Amino acid sequence: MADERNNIVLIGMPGAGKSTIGVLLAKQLAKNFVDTDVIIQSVEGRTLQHIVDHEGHLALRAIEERELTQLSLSNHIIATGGSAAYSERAMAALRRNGVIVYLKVGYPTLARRVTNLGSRGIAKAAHQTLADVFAERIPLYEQHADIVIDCDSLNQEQIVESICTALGNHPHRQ
Ligand SMILES: Nc1ncnc2c1ncn2[C@@H]1O[C@H](COP(=O)(O)OP(=O)(O)O)[C@@H](O)[C@H]1O
Ligand SMILES: O=C(O)C1=C[C@@H](OP(=O)(O)O)[C@@H](O)[C@H](O)C1
Ligand SMILES: [Mg+2]
Repeated sequence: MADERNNIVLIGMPGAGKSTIGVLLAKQLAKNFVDTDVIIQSVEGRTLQHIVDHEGHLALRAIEERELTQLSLSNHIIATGGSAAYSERAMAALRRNGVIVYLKVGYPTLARRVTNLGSRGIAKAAHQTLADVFAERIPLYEQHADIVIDCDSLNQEQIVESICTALGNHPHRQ
């Protein structure tokens, strides 16, 4: 049976480029775009960092899981937050109508980009470093990905092009 999933779901570490690439990809493919961080903040009426500070990182993950499993979207590019991959339920829901694309970026690049670890709203325990989070999550992103894009040496336009090429070779219908 043909694979007719028509959303494209971007996953990967904070700083990988999901939000930035997502909107460019939406323009390229004439699809809609949502950033699930923006949905969460809008529903909650507060920032992600506020949720982490007042209720803890596990509360943010629970809210994220709730919002991701409730999404009902068609023909969208969906930029997720870096912590989406912790939830099997959320990833299964996203996969129902979406091809999962992992924007893979190495640790040195991420360390250069993510300089505001304490204020960016990352869903991690207070003692965890970026390196700890990286080590914990890489297997999850690899596990959930339908397509992996190696982004390290590519600019944004090249990443969009690589995703489009990979989607063209993937057995789903856009
Ligand atoms: N291919 C790229 N090359 C260089 N910088 C990039 C690239 N993609 C994204 N960035 C930059 O990295 C930062 C994080 O991007 P963002 O889209 O917010 O990532 P995410 O949503 O995955 O956390 C932004 O400053 C963005 O401009
Ligand atoms: O990696 C994380 O734990 C998170 C990353 C953020 O999004 P980006 O991945 O877009 O930075 C945001 O979803 C949330 O604060 C949790
Ligand atoms: Mg983002």
